[in-house]
Amino acid sequence: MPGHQRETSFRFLAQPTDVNFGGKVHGGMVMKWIDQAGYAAAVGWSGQYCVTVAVGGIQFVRPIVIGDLVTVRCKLIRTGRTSMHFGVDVFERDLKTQAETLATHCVITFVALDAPNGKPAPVPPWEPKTEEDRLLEAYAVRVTELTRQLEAEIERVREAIAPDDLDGKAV
Ligand SMILES: CCCCCCCCCCCCCCCC(=O)SCCNC(=O)CCNC(=O)[C@H](O)C(C)(C)COP(=O)(O)OP(=O)(O)OC[C@H]1O[C@@H](n2cnc3c(N)ncnc32)[C@H](O)[C@@H]1OP(=O)(O)O
Repeated sequence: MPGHQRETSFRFLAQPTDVNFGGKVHGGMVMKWIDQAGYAAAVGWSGQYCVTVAVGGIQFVRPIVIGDLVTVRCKLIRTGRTSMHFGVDVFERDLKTQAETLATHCVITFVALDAPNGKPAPVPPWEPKTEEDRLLEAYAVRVTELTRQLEAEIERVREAIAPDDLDGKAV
């Protein structure tokens, strides 16, 4: 039922096909897992098709190796009119020692659409209830602000170097 499931977790083993030459899971693979778990969380909350619109503050804190038990935990920390913001923690557990550590963290934002190629659609609102909820909501707002500042900076640099591209001096 939309508007009820605040947390979604995926759990699986890191496989040989997930790792790079150094034996560590690719950062891109971790981002794919985050995207998939976030997608499940966003569709679960909104009851609609959703697309990823931004990922902020991603940090690869610890490596994940083959055979580790991976947990991708998504927690809804803010809703806008059509957007949902999830705090995501990726944990790796060495099954031999049972020691679990945080491997990756980020905030991922999804927007619900009224159809797969449609327009942004309203989502059920989430209201913070505890002090921790309020802190997490403020954190999501701040991460979005910083992401937008980064986008503005990228746009500024792109415009500054565009004349060369237009002259055919760079590709
Ligand atoms: C039936 C078929 C089933 C298929 C089942 C297949 C399943 C298989 C497995 C799937 C596995 C995983 C899949 C993952 C999902 C993809 O990976 S989707 C692919 C990657 N994402 C995309 O292609 C999205 C591209 N972006 C867009 O199309 C447009 O930017 C969007 C998302 C439609 C938004 O358009 P827009 O014109 O910016 O709309 P606008 O009304 O201005 O903003 C909408 C909301 O976005 C927010 N927003 C916009 N930019 C940002 C930003 N940078 N930061 C934060 N918020 C932002 C706005 O603040 C606004 O929020 P609210 O204030 O309404 O809450």
